[in-house]
Amino acid sequence: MTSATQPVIRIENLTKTYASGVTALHGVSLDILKGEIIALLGPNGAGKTTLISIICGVATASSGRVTVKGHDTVTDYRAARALIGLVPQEISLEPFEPVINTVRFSRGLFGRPRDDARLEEVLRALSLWDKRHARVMELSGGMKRRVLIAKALAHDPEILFLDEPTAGVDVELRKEMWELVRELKAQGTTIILTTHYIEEAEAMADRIGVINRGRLLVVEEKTTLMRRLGKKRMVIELQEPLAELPGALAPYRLELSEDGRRLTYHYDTTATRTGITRLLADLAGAGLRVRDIETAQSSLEEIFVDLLREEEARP
Ligand SMILES: Nc1ncnc2c1ncn2[C@@H]1O[C@H](COP(=O)(O)OP(=O)(O)OP(=O)(O)O)[C@@H](O)[C@H]1O
Repeated sequence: MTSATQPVIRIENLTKTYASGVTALHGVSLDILKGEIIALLGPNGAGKTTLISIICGVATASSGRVTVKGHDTVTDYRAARALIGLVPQEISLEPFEPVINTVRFSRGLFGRPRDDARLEEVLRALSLWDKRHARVMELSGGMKRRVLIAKALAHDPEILFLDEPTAGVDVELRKEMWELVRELKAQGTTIILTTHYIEEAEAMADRIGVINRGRLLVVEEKTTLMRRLGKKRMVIELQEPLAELPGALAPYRLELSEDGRRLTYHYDTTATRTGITRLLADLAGAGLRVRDIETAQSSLEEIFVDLLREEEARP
């Protein structure tokens, strides 16, 4: 195995049941490769934060194991944690501290020697250098987020976790964050981020993992998954209700609504042929008259549902 494909993090069969009885993770296994950006995509409550928290040693697993460059996150916690920077979802900062102190303190927490030149580099990269003497409470929300990133990077981790890095952040700052993440990747940092936004995963990730209800449904190269996300549906409203689908239309796998007035056709926007032209011709051929046509991108939710169905249908 070359170093480019070696897993830096190995997650094996991780399960988490909280004291409340909620099972947030059901046997999650995943290898994270050196230098990649992997996005964990999933709806609220899917288990993303729980997964990150366990890898970073903030929460404990009920069963399973995580190693970071071979260091077990429980039995060899300090060595594993030293390799990781974590940017949490919640902004949790000391309001009265000047920016530079809070970042310096984070480095010290990991037992790294004081290095003001490195600190300056990190703060400059995050456009925080001018604000280094400002107290955290005086900063805007976007600036506070950058301080969180600076703190996570202060001990020069090889791996960076970003939990919903751009939730509630304006478009401009979101783009800046993406740029920053790309630069970190270029420097060799492995990056794991969670997000609700397909756009964010699309802009940044090499691979995408989809999590739903504590299960990792799929992990794929972005381009492969995006092909799936590229699915669209076309809803055809008919002039007259239809009792059942004519046999000639069977190949299109149309869904007929209960009232018989709407047909739904799913197609792949990235395919060379969508089949729409032929479908419309065949509808006319079958004597069906169309009142209206509407197309829509399948939503993330629908994709999750599709993935779940596939999962359940698997032997
Ligand atoms: N400390 C906790 N105690 C009990 N249940 C918890 C705790 N933290 C999370 N959960 C539950 O575990 C499940 C997974 O939550 P988690 O925060 O990991 O999801 P998430 O994918 O990060 O969601 P979001 O996108 O909303 O942050 C949810 O049902 C949540 O209510």
